[in-house]
Amino acid sequence: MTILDQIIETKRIEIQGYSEAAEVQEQFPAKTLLISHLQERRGVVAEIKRASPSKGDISTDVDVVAQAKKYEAAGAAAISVLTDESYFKGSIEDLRQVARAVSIPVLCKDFIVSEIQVDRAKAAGATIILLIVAALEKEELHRLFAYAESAGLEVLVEVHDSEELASALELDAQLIGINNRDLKTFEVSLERTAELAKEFPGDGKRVLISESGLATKQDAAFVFGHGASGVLVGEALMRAADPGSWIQEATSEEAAK
Ligand SMILES: O=P(O)(O)OC[C@@H](O)[C@@H](O)c1c[nH]c2ccccc12
Repeated sequence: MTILDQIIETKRIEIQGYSEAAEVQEQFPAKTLLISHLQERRGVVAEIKRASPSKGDISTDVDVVAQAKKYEAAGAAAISVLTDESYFKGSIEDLRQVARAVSIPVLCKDFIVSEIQVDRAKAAGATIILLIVAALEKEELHRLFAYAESAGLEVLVEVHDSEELASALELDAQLIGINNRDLKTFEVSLERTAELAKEFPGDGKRVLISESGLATKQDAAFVFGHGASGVLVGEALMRAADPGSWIQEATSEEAAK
């Protein structure tokens, strides 16, 4: 059984304990749209990641609000918050705290397999959810995508190979993430982005976000040079002494050359 299968199995059990979202929804500060930012200029989706199955503990006692504010002040395009508890030591509370503190888009980074998770993400202030093609049956993917869109959320559809990319295009997804990390083996290669970007329609309607394993600003420059409009960065920002300057430098005009 792969780690992804294992995570999904845990998740399906976990969500049985979730209760319906409260009737009265909390009002969060208004958020911008990630698609609009990335259609205009390159951007960093900066992640709050306490730990991961591949790296173990990264920054378990991070002050999530302070970290999110640093990301926002540096011009991040959005903030991704890992909410999975069992494997990433995150929580829906982390997401809620961040959503209360910023006005850039907030991504609920989790393994979504059910509508109840979409409701819960929205109730905690997320404006974007992640759907991982490799984790879902085709019917589930279509159903959850339509459900999230009708709830007014943006959807980042994550792919890892050509077949999955074709599924994302069939959905007409606007935000498509190419995960450089194989969730089955943990292997990371930025060539994934370079290769799959060739099959990405440059129609201006959709944007490509290169995810995972971007350790340096040069790595970001590499994937931007191969057609990515955005990068999703977790570990490097969590470990950076100054995450703000990492973001600024990675998206500066200079880095484009
Ligand atoms: O820490 P990194 O290597 O910069 O990766 C960030 C992000 O891409 C990664 O956390 C991620 C990408 N897709 C996911 C799906 C589920 C959980 C986590 C992820």
